[in-house]
Amino acid sequence: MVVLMDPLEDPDNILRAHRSREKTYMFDVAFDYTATQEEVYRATTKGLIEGLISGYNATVFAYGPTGCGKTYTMLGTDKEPGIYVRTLNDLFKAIEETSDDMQYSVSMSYLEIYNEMIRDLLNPSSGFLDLREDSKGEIQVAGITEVSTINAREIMELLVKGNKQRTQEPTAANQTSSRSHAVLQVAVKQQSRCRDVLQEVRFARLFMIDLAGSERAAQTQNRGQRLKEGAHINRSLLALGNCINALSEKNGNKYVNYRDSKLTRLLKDSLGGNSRTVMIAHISPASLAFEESRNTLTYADRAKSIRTRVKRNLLNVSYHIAQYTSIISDLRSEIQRLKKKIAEQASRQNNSDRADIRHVQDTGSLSPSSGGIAEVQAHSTQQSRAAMDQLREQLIEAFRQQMEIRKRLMELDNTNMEIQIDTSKHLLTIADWEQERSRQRRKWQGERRKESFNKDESEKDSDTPESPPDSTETQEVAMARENLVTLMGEQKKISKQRAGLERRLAELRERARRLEELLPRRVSSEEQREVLGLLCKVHELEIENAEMQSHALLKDNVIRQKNVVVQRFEQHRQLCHEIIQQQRQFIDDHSLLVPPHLQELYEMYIRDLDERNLDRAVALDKVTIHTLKEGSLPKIALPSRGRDPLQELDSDQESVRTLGSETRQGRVKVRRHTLPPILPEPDSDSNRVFKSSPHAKQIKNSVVMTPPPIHINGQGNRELLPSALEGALSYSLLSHSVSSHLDSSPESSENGTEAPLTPKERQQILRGVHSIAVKAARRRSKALEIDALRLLPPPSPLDPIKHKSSLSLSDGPPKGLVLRRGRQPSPELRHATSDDNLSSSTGEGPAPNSTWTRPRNRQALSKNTVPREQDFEARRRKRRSRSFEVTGQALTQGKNTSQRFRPLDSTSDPHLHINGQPPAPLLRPQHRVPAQLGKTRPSHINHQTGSTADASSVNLPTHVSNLKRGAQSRQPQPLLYVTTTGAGGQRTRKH
Ligand SMILES: Nc1ncnc2c1ncn2[C@@H]1O[C@H](COP(=O)(O)OP(=O)(O)OP(=O)(O)O)[C@@H](O)[C@H]1O
Repeated sequence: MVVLMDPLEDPDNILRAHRSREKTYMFDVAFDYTATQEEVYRATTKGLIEGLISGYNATVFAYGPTGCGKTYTMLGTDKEPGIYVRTLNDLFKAIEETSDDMQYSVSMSYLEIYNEMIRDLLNPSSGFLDLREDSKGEIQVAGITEVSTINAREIMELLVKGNKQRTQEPTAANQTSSRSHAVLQVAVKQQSRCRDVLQEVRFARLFMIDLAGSERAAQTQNRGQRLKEGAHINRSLLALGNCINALSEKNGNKYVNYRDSKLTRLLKDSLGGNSRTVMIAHISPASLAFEESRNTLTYADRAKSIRTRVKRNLLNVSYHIAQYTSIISDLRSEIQRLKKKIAEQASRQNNSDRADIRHVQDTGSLSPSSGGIAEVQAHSTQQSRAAMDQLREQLIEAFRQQMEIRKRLMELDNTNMEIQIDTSKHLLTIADWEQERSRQRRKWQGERRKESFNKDESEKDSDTPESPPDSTETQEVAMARENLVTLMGEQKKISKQRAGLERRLAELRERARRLEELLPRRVSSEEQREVLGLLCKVHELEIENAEMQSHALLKDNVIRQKNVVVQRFEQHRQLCHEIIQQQRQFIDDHSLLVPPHLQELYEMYIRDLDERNLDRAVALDKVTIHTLKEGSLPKIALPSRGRDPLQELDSDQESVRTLGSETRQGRVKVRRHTLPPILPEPDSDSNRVFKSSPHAKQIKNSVVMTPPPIHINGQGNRELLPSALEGALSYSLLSHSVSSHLDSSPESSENGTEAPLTPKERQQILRGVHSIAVKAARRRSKALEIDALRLLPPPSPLDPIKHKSSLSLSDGPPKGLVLRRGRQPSPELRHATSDDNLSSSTGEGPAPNSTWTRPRNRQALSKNTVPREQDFEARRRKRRSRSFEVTGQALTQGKNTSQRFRPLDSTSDPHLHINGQPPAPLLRPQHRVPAQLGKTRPSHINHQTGSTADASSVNLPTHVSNLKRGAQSRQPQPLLYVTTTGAGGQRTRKH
């Protein structure tokens, strides 16, 4: 409430008591002189800022007479800023607070209406500006400078600059009297930062007007320009007053003439339109300004009754198509950004899930019944795929490790095989030395016995040394024993490593099996199931391929074995042919009688030869094998060494069976032998490794052997325990590297039935042949030693000196056979073909049932041997009941186990295996030492018969030549004669 008191009122003047001009006015807020700028601002303008942000127009104007403080209130001072500054500060603060959601644009213009002319205070040089009304009816100042900024400091600078441009002139009433109406217009445009097709834009204007003060000319004492200015000011204020009066009419039908002044035109919306308007009326408390104050209050009072219709200035933007393009581009970029973000999140999620799965799997909670598997199954398809990938990787890793271990196992096997081969070599060296030592002793003992026997007649001293020959081990033997110890250690170490690897392999296989069992449970999609099926199919195909390769290898192996058998049989056949021919020649030369059935058989044999059935069969076999080898079967190199003993044994067994079936000699049952461990014999000297060689044990066992079962023409079938062969076989298998080459002897290659061998293979074969010869020599030597021990004294009828080779078919050197010079005949041969044997089988003279045979060379028998011979003959006669009569082609059993197969040995390929044991070649030099193997071997081959004989024209294998050479050193015998020694005694068989 403002009470305007009349300063001229005299309480004592009763006549003017009813004519008082005091009047009371009611306003929203009234400030006295103590009010501060802040209080005025807060009470009047501050509340407009919120509406301004919301899109409501606002107007603040100061109205009042000159010098009442309008400019002070609106502009203020530096220390006490007025409404302008305070409003702008708060406005920008409000904009800043909501700038995250809304985008603001603030522009400012500052003008003055001076003498009814509009001047741009920010750009005074622009001249006077016109007011124009736009299509919406809003008044615009044409060409006004609008400065866009949201910086309050910058606006204040602009305001100060503009105020300096404002027209102020001192008057009598006010030193800083404003001679114009100053209008600061702030336009605020805002829109949401979220762009949308229906974009809402808010627009609001704030007018802050510092009106020029109404003035009285008398008061201001203005003259001239000032008076003119005052007139314009008053006119415009009058127009403003008129508008206010019109707007404040209660009926509201009064016309509002805004056009009377530019001020009212500019404030049209502010006064009666869309604006929240604050009118600050300034009055002076001075009594002198009573009239101005009364007028001001009167206008102010009228103004408060003005009602405006305020509305938000919202603009629903209807964008141009170009703007739509921009919006679409923005939206697309936003979509890409969001997609990328989703992908990154998915990747992180995958990693996290995979880590979870791995953790669950490592802790073993993936069993079907566990909660872990349920959790995994509940995951998305993507997680399932990741789990499948992980399982696949684990499977591959398990298989890779298995392959590594298998490879290492194979390497260990190879190493072990090499060790066994080296062991065999060293054993051979030791055995050779022992054999040589034994031979030396036997020789010494024989000479001693002979010397003592002849001492009665000659009474002469002998040159035989009194002591046995030196048996000190050579350096080579000692080194071989040391190497054996080392090799045994290596073998143990390898066995330990192999056991560890096998355990590891078993673990890996178990792990892979578990993973494979887990795989079907993880299959969650049809695609994975299909891939799994394809993988299984691939595995099946690989298995089939491996089986086919295995069958091919097996087939090739069988072919090779059969090929070897055929070769051996061919060699044997040639040997038989040679023997038969020579015997036939002998019969013809001596006009011997031949039994009819034998003659028939011989004719049958000749017919068979003439028809060349065997040759065709052999040729057919060659072609078949060649075709198979060149055809579908893979090319397999001959194993150089390390051949499986069992396979070798099977091969040998097959050879024997084939031979037996072909020759109708019978079948020989064999037992499978495995490679004996490289360990000292239980009964051997523990201080020395293999003190007694396996060969020695073999010979030891041979004295109690029983003959193997032999079927001769289907008559008789006797089981012979092949212990001797087993012993020999054990030894052979120990040196399997040697015997492994027996299947592919050089003779075989020379016969043309074997594929060409490489030089290396050929060299190995040559070594194998030598080794066989060594073993044969040992066997002969041992047999001789045993016989000598058994039969002497009294002198054995098997004494080599007194015996003749069964292959010596005449008194003199046989035709086609070459005497091996400088060498004692093989004891086995001598034994088997001695006259004693002949006598035992035929009696003193030709046996009644053996009229076609007749002993020869009785005159060659030493008289010293007669008593022993007779004794021997007596024993043989006792056993004649157990002997059996055979046809001419049948073979007999020998007296001695080591001689049991001498007929086969002597007439067959030295590579022929019996019971898996390769028989020794008959004419192996017994004095040979292993180091001389390489040198002695060619001599066997090159000593071809060259003397006479039909046989010389026959292209016999080397062993045949050897036989011929060996036979030349013996007295000829009229028949093929073999003796065997069974358990507990001798058996004599004759043919
Ligand atoms: N509330 C106040 N406190 C202190 N000084 C004031 C106040 N009001 C006005 N004044 C002073 O009074 C003088 C006149 O004030 P001002 O110029 O603002 O009046 P005016 O109404 O704008 O006059 P004009 O209309 O002529 O421009 C100035 O010197 C100003 O500083």
